[in-house]
Amino acid sequence: MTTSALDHRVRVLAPRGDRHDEILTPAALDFVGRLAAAFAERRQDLLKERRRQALRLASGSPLDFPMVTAAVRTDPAWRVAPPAPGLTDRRVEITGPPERRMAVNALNSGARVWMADFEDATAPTWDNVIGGQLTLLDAIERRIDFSTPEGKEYRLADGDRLATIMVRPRGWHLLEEHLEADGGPVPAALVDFGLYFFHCAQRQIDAGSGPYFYLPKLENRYEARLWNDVFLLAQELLGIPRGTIRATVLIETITAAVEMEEILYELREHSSGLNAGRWDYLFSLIKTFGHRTDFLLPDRAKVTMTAPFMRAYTELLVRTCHKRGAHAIGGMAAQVPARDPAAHEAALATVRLDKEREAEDGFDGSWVAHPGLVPVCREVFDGVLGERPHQIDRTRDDVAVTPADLLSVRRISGPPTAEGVRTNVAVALRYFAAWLRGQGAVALYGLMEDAATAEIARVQIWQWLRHRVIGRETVLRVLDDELAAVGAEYPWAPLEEVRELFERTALAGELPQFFTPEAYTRHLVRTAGAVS
Ligand SMILES: CC(=O)SCCNC(=O)CCNC(=O)[C@H](O)C(C)(C)COP(=O)(O)OP(=O)(O)OC[C@H]1O[C@@H](n2cnc3c(N)ncnc32)[C@H](O)[C@@H]1OP(=O)(O)O
Ligand SMILES: O=CC(=O)O
Ligand SMILES: [Mg+2]
Repeated sequence: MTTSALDHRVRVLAPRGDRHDEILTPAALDFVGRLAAAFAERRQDLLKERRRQALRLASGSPLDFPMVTAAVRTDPAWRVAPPAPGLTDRRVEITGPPERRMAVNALNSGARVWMADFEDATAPTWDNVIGGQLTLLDAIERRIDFSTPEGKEYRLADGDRLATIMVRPRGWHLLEEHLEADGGPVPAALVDFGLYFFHCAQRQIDAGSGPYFYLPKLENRYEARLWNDVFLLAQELLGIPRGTIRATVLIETITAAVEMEEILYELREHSSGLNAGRWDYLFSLIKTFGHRTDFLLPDRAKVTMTAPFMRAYTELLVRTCHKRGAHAIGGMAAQVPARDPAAHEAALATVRLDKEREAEDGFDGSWVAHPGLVPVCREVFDGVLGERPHQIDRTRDDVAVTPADLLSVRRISGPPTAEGVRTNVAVALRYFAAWLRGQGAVALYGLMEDAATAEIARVQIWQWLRHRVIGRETVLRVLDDELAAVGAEYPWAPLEEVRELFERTALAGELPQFFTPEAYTRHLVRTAGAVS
């Protein structure tokens, strides 16, 4: 790379942790600085556009497929890039934070892909961010094996049995405050993407794989275009051939759902399909239309993937992907294996049903949250795919989804139950406690909970309060009870901070767009002044 470390200086504002120097090299920081210099302003503009679009929708503008891009949708000629090495057969993908033990377990799990997650499953403490990069580097270098003090061994299997790595950087809404460029924090997406790409892209190519990504929480085609431009510059700066990167975009906002085809188009030379990120999608739907009484959703447990509006979303996703030669990847059933045998069987049965629906609807593979769920997902997709690596040739011309179908929530809308209110409060508080402690995914009451599901829990409380279907006193009483229970269960929990976070994100008059940005700045940032 022809670069001077002084050109795009990025300063580290955190004390150096163990082995951080291996990731935060001057050249890597310079690379991130170049990306930030090129794209930070565009990111700001796009965040402003998000706010404008939210206001337009809140004031009654209809949500529709964009008129101006009709030609993209009607042009039959274009296709996305062919699948890259390691990404042809994606029948089972396991997700999880890039933590060492999880990494070894995920890579060995028998899944085809491991989605190493800096977004929903990671609380972005500086140690998690840089530790996650070290985990990825060590896994790719095959120096990640370790033993626990109790003598349990973690060893990577042979290369051909390992899952392909895809990295999910944080979304555009977040900043990394431990790094400073041009006098301000660096967009977190560029930090996670940039550090991984800088250290691992060439290594992955040499190993017969490639630099592959999952892109979270996009709201429109312009954000996809921004990512595509990031990829072009990153490849150019490191001398990596154009079109080497592959990225699967999560369709997990209601505004992206009407631009699926445009998003594939913008990224077409780097695209590896779309994923149905159901939990953030539900969150986005409630957040966007939370002010409307006809969007009043009942208990989260009652909003399933067979609800007509959720089915419309997943069917449109399969149709769109296959029309353009792209993989359609299913989402996350939240059930995780349980110790109790009956609960365990029930969890497996629920996951099986979910995967069966996806495979029959045409998805080419799906996500699981736990190694114990890999076999059931594989069995279901084996049953539909057989020896074929995917079913992209199943074009689903029978699907015709309109924006009205995506918004047809009225058929299931209704008030919550007392149990639904309590569960949301209980989950949000326990998740916030874990997140503040640096853990971004937890199992609670038999379900995987992460940033996306916690967002649903708190935004539902906000929505129910806003429409007065529950009273403030009721919520405050449940809050007191559950906070006391959290204190008893987790003696380490910072109860004041947890309560404050809940009050700010679920009880405030104005709905914060995400709980993470402010909570991060208040609680996770540990800067010590410029140290490099
Ligand atoms: C909405 C979305 O975005 S979904 C995607 C983001 N969310 C995620 O990725 C969550 C992924 N899942 C997880 O993080 C975990 O499964 C949790 C936190 C839900 C539960 O984890 P645990 O409480 O450790 O589960 P459990 O005790 O059953 O784990 C058993 C073993 O499986 C391992 N394991 C569990 N989940 C995973 C995983 N996703 N990847 C790799 N290994 C895993 C554990 O490390 C443990 O290994 P060990 O026996 O070697 O110690
Ligand atoms: O990222 C996935 C989701 O469901 O949210
Ligand atoms: Mg998500």
